[in-house]
Amino acid sequence: MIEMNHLTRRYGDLLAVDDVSFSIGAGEVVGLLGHNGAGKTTVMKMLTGALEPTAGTLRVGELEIGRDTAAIQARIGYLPENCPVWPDLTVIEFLEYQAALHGVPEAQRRVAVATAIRRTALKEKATAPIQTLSRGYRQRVGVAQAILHAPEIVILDEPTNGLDPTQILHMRELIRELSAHATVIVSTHILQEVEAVCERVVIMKRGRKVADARLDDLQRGARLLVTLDRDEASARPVLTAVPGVRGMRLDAALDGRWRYALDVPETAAPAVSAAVHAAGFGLHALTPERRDLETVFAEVNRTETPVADTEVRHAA
Ligand SMILES: Nc1ncnc2c1ncn2[C@@H]1O[C@H](COP(=O)(O)OP(=O)(O)OP(=O)(O)O)[C@@H](O)[C@H]1O
Repeated sequence: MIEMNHLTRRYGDLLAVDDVSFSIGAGEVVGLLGHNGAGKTTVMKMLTGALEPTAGTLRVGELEIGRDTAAIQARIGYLPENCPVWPDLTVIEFLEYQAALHGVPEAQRRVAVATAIRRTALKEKATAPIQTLSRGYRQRVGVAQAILHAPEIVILDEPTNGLDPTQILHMRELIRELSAHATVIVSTHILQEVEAVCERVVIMKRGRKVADARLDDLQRGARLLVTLDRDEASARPVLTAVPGVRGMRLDAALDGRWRYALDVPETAAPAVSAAVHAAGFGLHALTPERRDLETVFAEVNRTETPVADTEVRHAA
């Protein structure tokens, strides 16, 4: 549905986005992750037509940025970082004004505003001036303005920025709700955000794409964790003899049980289990290692070359 090819953007001498290519399928929820200054906002601005690429192409379905920018903008809802809202207007007034800007026909504006208010759970604040709202509610108003024209693609730039923990949970719920109806792209530097709402993550570093993978694949470690009732001296000869095991280390000693991390793909689990059984050991657990996103992110930021790129491709 969305296809970026060799997208590049310079600000003078600064290469803010450097030859980035990836595609996003309809209905996906993708996290665009990177440290401050990685180039996330610049990518989003190019996608929304607010900024021209220096090089490369950006397509949404059959439309192309540049040639069809207005038509693409009609299909996209955008919550910018620090979304501008008019403090003197009430929520309804602001949304009616935004609906007009989005080109929603006058006869449909009331329904469009009411629907956006319902979906963002803003009903109790609908007639309140925006300046009286908490930051969490203001962010919801920002999301409401982004979905007024029922866009197929919703882009949220740092949607939980400055929210308290309760407001963050509400925003995550809202993002999940949005994802039932639209393709959602969330830009953030907060790892928990991606883990909470996204199924796929694209990681950027200094303008380049350094990882693009399903969250599940990215978090799957290359190790098997096996918990036995034997200490390392007994376990080592048995475990390292399993075909494919390249190494092992004691991961944790737990009250009469020992957990070992084996350098072997999870497909070796039946062979490990059989070897443990044949040796007469007690097997308490056998699970693939799961890396948290923090570990993956740290790894990506240590290396210059991409650590994970499953090249998730979709038909435009
Ligand atoms: N209008 C501009 N003029 C010059 N440089 C810019 C401009 N906008 C962004 N930059 C620079 O481009 C690089 C990428 O910025 P961008 O805002 O896209 O990153 P980001 O990943 O969204 O960061 P953040 O999370 O801080 O918003 C940064 O080095 C930034 O300073």
